[in-house]
Amino acid sequence: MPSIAIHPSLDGGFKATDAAFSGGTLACNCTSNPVKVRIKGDIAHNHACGCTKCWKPDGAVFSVVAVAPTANVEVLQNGDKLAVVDPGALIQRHACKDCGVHMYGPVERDHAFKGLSFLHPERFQETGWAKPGFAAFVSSIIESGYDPARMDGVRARLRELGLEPYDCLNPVLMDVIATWTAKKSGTLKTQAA
Ligand SMILES: N[C@@H](CCC(=O)N[C@@H](CSCO)C(=O)NCC(=O)O)C(=O)O
Ligand SMILES: [Zn+2]
Ligand SMILES: [Zn+2]
Repeated sequence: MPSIAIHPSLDGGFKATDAAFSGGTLACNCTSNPVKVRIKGDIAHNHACGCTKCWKPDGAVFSVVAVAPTANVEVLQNGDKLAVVDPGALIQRHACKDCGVHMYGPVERDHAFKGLSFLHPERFQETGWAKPGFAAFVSSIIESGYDPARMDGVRARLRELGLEPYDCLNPVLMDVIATWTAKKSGTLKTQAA
């Protein structure tokens, strides 16, 4: 039986990670006048995401999405083709108006992720970026039409790929958000030891 499709960069075996990867250039799918965005330095928290808001290539059930400091993001070419998908969202996803690929999504609101931009490393023209480390918002694939009866199989396949499935973010990022919230409210007064 063929295994459940997750994402093209994962289904057929992940291309080798290069520990020295230090960024590169993201390109959209347009054959003419592609949008190009430079990411200076490495990415972090790469993960598969099942939410309805992240960009996925054709046929993919999950996106692959990571973050980089917004200060390291520079639009190099054809930035006039970019538009914000949902101005009300936390992540201001800048998509190419012609091909639909999301190029970068800064968090500008007062939030634990402020100063970070979400991006899709599969759009790097370079190889070597880190493999996704977990799967987030797994149950959300149902919101895109995935058969709820097949979720056990999806979670089993994610584990087989080394991607622990979570229905929100992973514990590391959930703790980052909760710590930020506790500090903001004054509940947490000092840096936890
Ligand atoms: N069930 C919803 C979940 C959408 C959601 O909250 N997505 C997360 C993860 S995106 C990358 O990890 C999020 O942080 N969203 C903020 C935003 O989109 O601005 C659904 O599937 O739509
Ligand atoms: Zn494009
Ligand atoms: Zn998402």
